[in-house]
Amino acid sequence: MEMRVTKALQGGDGHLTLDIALDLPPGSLTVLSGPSGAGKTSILRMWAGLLKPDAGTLRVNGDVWFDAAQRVNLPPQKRSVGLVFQEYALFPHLSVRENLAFAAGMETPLIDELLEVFQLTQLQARRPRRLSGGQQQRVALARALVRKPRLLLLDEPFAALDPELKDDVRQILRQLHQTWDLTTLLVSHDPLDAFWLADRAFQLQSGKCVEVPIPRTAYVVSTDAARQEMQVALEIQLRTLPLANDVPPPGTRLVWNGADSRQEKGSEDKPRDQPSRDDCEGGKLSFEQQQKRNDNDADVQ
Ligand SMILES: Nc1ncnc2c1ncn2[C@@H]1O[C@H](COP(=O)(O)OP(=O)(O)OP(=O)(O)O)[C@@H](O)[C@H]1O
Repeated sequence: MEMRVTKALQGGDGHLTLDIALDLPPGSLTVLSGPSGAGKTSILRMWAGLLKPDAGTLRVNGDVWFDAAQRVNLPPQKRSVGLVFQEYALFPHLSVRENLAFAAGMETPLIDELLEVFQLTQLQARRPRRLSGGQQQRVALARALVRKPRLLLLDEPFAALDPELKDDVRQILRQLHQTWDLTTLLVSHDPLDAFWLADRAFQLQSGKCVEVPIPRTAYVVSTDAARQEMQVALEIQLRTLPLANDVPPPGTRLVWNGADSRQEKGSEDKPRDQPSRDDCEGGKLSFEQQQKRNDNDADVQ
């Protein structure tokens, strides 16, 4: 999937011209970040056919979706995309199931499969206003997938969710992405999205997409009991780190939360990358100390 387009936008600070060269390899998940107003949503809208580029081409698996010179501009309904906006945009007068059925154009077994995957089976008769933000978000994702799109476009889909829910929905998305062999473009400001999900990451800088490294190292800041029981044991906080960097800025402190009494019980059953309390001074472990421990910069799965 290949985008080579230009588009003049009217930004708050004057003109902004997007000059985009962005390839999305089949089966990949690409994260796009950038400052507010940089044009991220506009890029998604151009893929979806909701915003017409001024010039250039858009090709998907050999099909031309847009070609300014040839005057080709496929309408949104002829582009196989699933789109999830920040505000979900569910049909308020339709139930969860009806939202999916409307998007599918008919009843299909896939609706039940998606309701199951997104844990919505019990909620299928409800209207959106009787759902929590997290539930509405899962409906929006399920609805975007119900036609098995070639391209999934997600505009900050986790922004309104609390951290626990984010983890759940990321997990579902990651599984679906693999099992359905989706190609996804995800707009996000959250480095954790890139860390957990991305094959590639780009930043939108002065109208151009610039590839940036994906954070590959997790930095331990605290643990909690529930995660320990799940053998995950690490609470990872990258939110304060810029996406472009794969190491924290100098002076970053990594806080080891020894408050949970379970962590006082010696270190023999701790995961290998987890620091022991012996390593910590006053409950804190500096980045440099952590780096020495993780001499291979081991990825955290
Ligand atoms: N159809 C349009 N024609 C001209 N300018 C537009 C059009 N749509 C959006 N813009 C302007 O383009 C700029 C980029 O908007 P866009 O929503 O793509 O940014 P963004 O990076 O997604 O921002 P945010 O992170 O705040 O959502 C904005 O200043 C917006 O007003």
